[in-house]
Amino acid sequence: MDKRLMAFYFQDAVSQGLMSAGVDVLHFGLASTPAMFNSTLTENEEVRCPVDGSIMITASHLPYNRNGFKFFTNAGGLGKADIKDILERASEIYKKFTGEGLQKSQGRSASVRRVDYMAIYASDLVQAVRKAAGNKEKPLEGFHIVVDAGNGAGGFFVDKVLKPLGAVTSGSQFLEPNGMFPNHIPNPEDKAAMRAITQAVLSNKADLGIIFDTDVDRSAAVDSAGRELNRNRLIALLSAIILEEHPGTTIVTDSVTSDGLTVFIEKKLGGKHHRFKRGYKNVIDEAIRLNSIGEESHLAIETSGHGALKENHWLDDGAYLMVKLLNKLASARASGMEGGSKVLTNLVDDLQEAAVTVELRLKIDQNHVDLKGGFFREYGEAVLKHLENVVDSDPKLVKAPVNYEGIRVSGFGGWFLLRLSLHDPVLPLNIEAPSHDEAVKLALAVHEAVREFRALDTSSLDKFIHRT
Ligand SMILES: O=P(O)(O)OC[C@H]1O[C@H](O)[C@H](O)[C@@H](O)[C@@H]1O
Repeated sequence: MDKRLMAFYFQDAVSQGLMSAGVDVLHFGLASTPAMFNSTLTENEEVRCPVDGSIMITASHLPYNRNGFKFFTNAGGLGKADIKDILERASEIYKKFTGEGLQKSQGRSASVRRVDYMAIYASDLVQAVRKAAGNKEKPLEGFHIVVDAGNGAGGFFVDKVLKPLGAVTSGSQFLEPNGMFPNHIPNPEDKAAMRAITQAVLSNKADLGIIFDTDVDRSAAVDSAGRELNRNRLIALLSAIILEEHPGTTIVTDSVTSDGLTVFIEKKLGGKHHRFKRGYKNVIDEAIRLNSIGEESHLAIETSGHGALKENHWLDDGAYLMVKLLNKLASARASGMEGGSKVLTNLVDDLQEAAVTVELRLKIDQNHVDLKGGFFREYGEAVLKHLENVVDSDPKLVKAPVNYEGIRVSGFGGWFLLRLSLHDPVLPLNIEAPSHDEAVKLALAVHEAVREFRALDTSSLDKFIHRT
């Protein structure tokens, strides 16, 4: 679990439920989501691993007053259909629940035991870096690396990973778990969070900064010059590393990645960019599917900072992504190269980046009369269909020939993507363009097409268009 306010309460409730069904329970305490999944794979009899299943209690980067569960078996995280099934069963059990039943179930014999699993998981990460550096004990000696855990579960990375590898970690911040997240939202997609780690790198004159989200399945980095290595840049960097190891492999990404990234992966690195859908589970499942039909893929990664590698059992693991960067630093040092994180920055030098990059999130008012009592998804689909028709009749706009989500369009030297959010009643709009004027032209095209949909709040779009 992470350190949200209700975490212990949920841990107790879940443990009671499991034990009453005769299931033995291990408590890992404060842990990361990837470590929970990892425990379904680790062979270690002493701590009764691999476990049959694991549950992470977290609401990830969402606000402090939310919480939730992520379920894992050795086949990966449970998806929508399984979760629905669990909820239906839970509701059936709840309906039949009686005090007498509770007493009976409490009599069943099952155990609960506290295990420091994070120590096991972290030592695997340490071993991975040592191995990549030719079995050197302290391959990061001489590097100054600062970590920002945003008061989530990622603080272990300093004491249990970086220090044993020899790195100096002074200036690391917000390592203390605090369920109120008092410093910034723990999320590498959050601008304030990225500013905080950038500042920490610059003021400590560190070689590298690392930032995690609350439960450490998302991550990003900052180089010694304060350049953010997140979003498309992080994908480009990991693609460069993975394509050195596996020439020609397919990199699966989410839908909001840039055109520049495709050019970088395909023309510069000689790989294949498969731009799929948003959602880490979607990209991971797609990479697994490609492998199963004979198309080799070693990396599935999102602009959100979620990423999984074939070599790491397709575990969605922000800490492991950072291990890949550390390996690169360590092996460069071992081969006599100086220059700190420059070895990483140099890898993405040729990535073309748009001058203007925006994401606007257009809300659908679920109570608006235009929805006629229907679902926001249907309404959102209708908006997208209409936009598609408008684009088809506009010679200045070209629909992406291959696209798996929403409407992606090129024009005015840039592109836009309008799609339905995975979870919220929102249509996120991403625009990238060579200048503000061109970005506005793309925004206007969208505005023109969607303005008759009165349940759609276009105020952020208006604001963007009328900003001078
Ligand atoms: O569709 P959106 O609202 O942008 O949210 C999409 C995001 O949802 C969750 O946070 C998932 O963990 C991410 O993998 C995904 O990228």
